[in-house]
Amino acid sequence: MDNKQDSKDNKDKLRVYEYAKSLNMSSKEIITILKRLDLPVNNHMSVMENEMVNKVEGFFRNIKQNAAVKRAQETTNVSVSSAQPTANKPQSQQPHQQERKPQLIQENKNTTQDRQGPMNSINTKPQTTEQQSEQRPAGQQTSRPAQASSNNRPAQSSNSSRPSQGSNNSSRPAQSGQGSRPSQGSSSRPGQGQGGQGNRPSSGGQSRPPQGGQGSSASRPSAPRQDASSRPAPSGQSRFDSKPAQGQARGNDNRNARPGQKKFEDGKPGGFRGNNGRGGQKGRGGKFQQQPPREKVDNTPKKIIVRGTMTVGELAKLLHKDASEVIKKLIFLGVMATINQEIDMDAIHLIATDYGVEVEVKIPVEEDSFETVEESDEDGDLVTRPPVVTIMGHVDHGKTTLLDAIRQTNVTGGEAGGITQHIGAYQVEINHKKITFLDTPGHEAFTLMRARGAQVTDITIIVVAADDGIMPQTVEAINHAKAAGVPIIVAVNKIDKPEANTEKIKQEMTEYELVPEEWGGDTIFVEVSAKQRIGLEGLLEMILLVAEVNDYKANPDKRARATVIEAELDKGKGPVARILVQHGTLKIGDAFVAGNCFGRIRAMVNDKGRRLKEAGPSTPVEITGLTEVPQAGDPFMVFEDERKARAIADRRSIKQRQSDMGANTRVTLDDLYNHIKDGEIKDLNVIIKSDVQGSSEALKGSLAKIDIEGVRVKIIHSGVGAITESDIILASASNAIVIGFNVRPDPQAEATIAQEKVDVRMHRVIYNVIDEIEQAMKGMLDPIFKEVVIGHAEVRNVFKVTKVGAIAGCMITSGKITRSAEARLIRGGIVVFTGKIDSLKRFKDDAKEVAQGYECGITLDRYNDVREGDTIEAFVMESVER
Ligand SMILES: Nc1nc2c(ncn2[C@@H]2O[C@H](COP(=O)(O)OP(=O)(O)OP(=O)(O)O)[C@@H](O)[C@H]2O)c(=O)[nH]1
Repeated sequence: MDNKQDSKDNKDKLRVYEYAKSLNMSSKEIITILKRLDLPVNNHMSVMENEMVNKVEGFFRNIKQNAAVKRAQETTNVSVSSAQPTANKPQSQQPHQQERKPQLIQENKNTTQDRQGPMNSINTKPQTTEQQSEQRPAGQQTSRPAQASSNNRPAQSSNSSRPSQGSNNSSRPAQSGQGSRPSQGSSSRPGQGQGGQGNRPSSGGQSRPPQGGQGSSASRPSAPRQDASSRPAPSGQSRFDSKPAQGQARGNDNRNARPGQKKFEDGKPGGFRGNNGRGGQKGRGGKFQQQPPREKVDNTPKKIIVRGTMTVGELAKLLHKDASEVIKKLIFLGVMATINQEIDMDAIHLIATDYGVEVEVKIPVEEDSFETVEESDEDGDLVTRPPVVTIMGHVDHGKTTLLDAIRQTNVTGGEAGGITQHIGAYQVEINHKKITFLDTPGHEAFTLMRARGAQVTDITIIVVAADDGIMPQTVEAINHAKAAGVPIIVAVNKIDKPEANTEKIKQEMTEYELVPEEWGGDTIFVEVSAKQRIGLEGLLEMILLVAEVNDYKANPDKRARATVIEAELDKGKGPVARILVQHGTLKIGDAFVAGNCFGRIRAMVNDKGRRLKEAGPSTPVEITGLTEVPQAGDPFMVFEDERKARAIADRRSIKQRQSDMGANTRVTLDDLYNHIKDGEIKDLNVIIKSDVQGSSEALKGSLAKIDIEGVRVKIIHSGVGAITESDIILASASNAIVIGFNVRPDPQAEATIAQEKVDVRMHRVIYNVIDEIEQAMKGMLDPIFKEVVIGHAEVRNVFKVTKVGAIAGCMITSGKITRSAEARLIRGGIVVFTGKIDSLKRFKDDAKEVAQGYECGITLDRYNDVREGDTIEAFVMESVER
């Protein structure tokens, strides 16, 4: 029973939307009024207590009264203006016009309103923004002038808590039929206008039905509002009334100006948003387009998210404001902007702050070159991760044996028993802590990746055989590690051998600034025997120690970023990549980009052959689900979906093609000066390879002394012997130039030079090297002539002929040899002679040139010590445009 009663009560309750409907207003408008009156309201379903209704009606009444008073004051003007609109304009109404801010957006050709001119003009009054906002509901009616008075709105009774009921219901149809048409009948005529005016006080001042005036208008006690077009009553007047006046006042600019005609501002023709598209308006077929200066419900957001600069219009939209309002604010800030003009972050901040809106800046990640984006993590999100270790050293010093030994003796506890497989890296566990080893020995994993901008290694182990000592590749490894700035642990291997001499190794290492701790340095030396498995745990512990000191951390709770260690096309699985996850956690199903490829993780396998669902930081995994095969060192990142990943991969490959075609960005001596000028370079990294140790030392000393415009030469590596691929990769990774002093690049290096576009300079005179670098630093390098190698010949036989000397029986292995070319004789990568070709013969005949694949005899000008296996390199000097 009670329940029934409750539901009945509920039904009887007046909701905001019902009330709004009864007034032909929107719920939003009523809510705004309620809020303004400090009455509790949540939404359109909130209950309107009687008291609330009374207050709202009181609000309407006040507005009407105000309007009425003003109208009364202006009556005289209006009558005059009705009769002599033009004459009056300047005196009485112009000022209003000036005072008024443009509020209505109407069409001049609005016939309906035009006819209502006189009446409207009655209430001409300056309207300020404040007034507008105060009278907001009225504002909507403002645009409907005559209707207000002519409208048969059942004016709300001030006593009645539900103005609309009863009479309202009955009156509504009539309103829509008549009241909504201000054009009707007499109300549009001057005389009636006055009549209308007479009515107004009663209708405006109170909620009683308007009396007097035109029959038509008076006959209908109007609801405060009928529909968009006819919305008049309660609060409408003041605004509403102001308009006609304005129209008149603006008579001059109104193209349709006629006596008694009401004119409308033409501020935004067609910009009419109507009273929310209510029927009444639409019924007019859009003719009566006007936008009442309706104050928007204060729906200013608390916070906006900004993703970079935006136009004024976009910002206004984001702030739920009119663009004009924002433009005004900008003007106050000294910024003249149009709606389509872009404004910067500062201005956005200022404007938003002015509205009390918080700005959250979310600059989108430069997703296409995601590898360059550094993500910063909160300290609290970072978790210790296993260190990533690379093993390097000279040939045969035991890198592979050591890697194998570590792998076999320390299989991660829980995963013991799994079949280890090669995935480019593996993890071992010691003291419940994991260590990740990149198991590609040598430079490949390390330098190739670095050359591609990926730094995956945390710690480098340099293996030195205790029975051998420091060798060229040991030095190279040290220099690689130093150039990368990673800590070095020296593993003195093969200590099981009787001739092992650790002290000697330590001594030699000091020359490379690797001083053992016991000698006051900070380099850890560990004695091991990879073969006998001695000292391995000690080595692992030292790695953990270094890791602890350096505190390697990563955030596992974000999308994964990784680096490709290796990749290949597997016959069964398709493209597979072995990657090292560095940040975040990689999950099955993740869409990703790897280099210029993309895909979705189909399966993940770890180094024990075990399938994983997730892989966190420092975990090496083999993944399938790629569409193509990426390259070692390629950056890898997870994206929201495959479509995005594909788009990014596509753009990356286009970009790469473009940059491949464009100028390389490596340092070359030719553009060194420009780099210096641009402030890009402070140190000129140089790698020196020479025929003997002495010359490389001499070069180092001389180059170190060059100091021009604050730029210094930094020798990152020097060694004896041919220029190797590894030198070029180091140069590429460190943006260095390579100086070959009396040496040449070996064939693999040649290919890499072209691929990596490294600047390699060959010299035979120290002075020339210094001079060239000095000149380049001063921007005076004048490469008028450039050496171009045209071909190579392999010496297969040597014939000694008296008087002629040594004839080299050669096979042209590449390019061609021409009679006029200069030649260089290379033996084991070292240049033993440079000079002219004395003679070039095919069989017994002199030849001008001999091409690849043909045999020939060559004699060198004043050089006879040609030997089998030597290479003759022919080159010409070509002038190069600067
Ligand atoms: N006696 C002894 N021999 C070792 C030790 N470690 C490696 N060897 C031997 O040294 C030789 C070279 O070892 P690898 O591990 O292949 O050396 P590497 O540095 O990987 O050589 P590359 O792959 O050619 O660069 C092999 O014959 C190993 O058996 C050790 O601790 N003691």
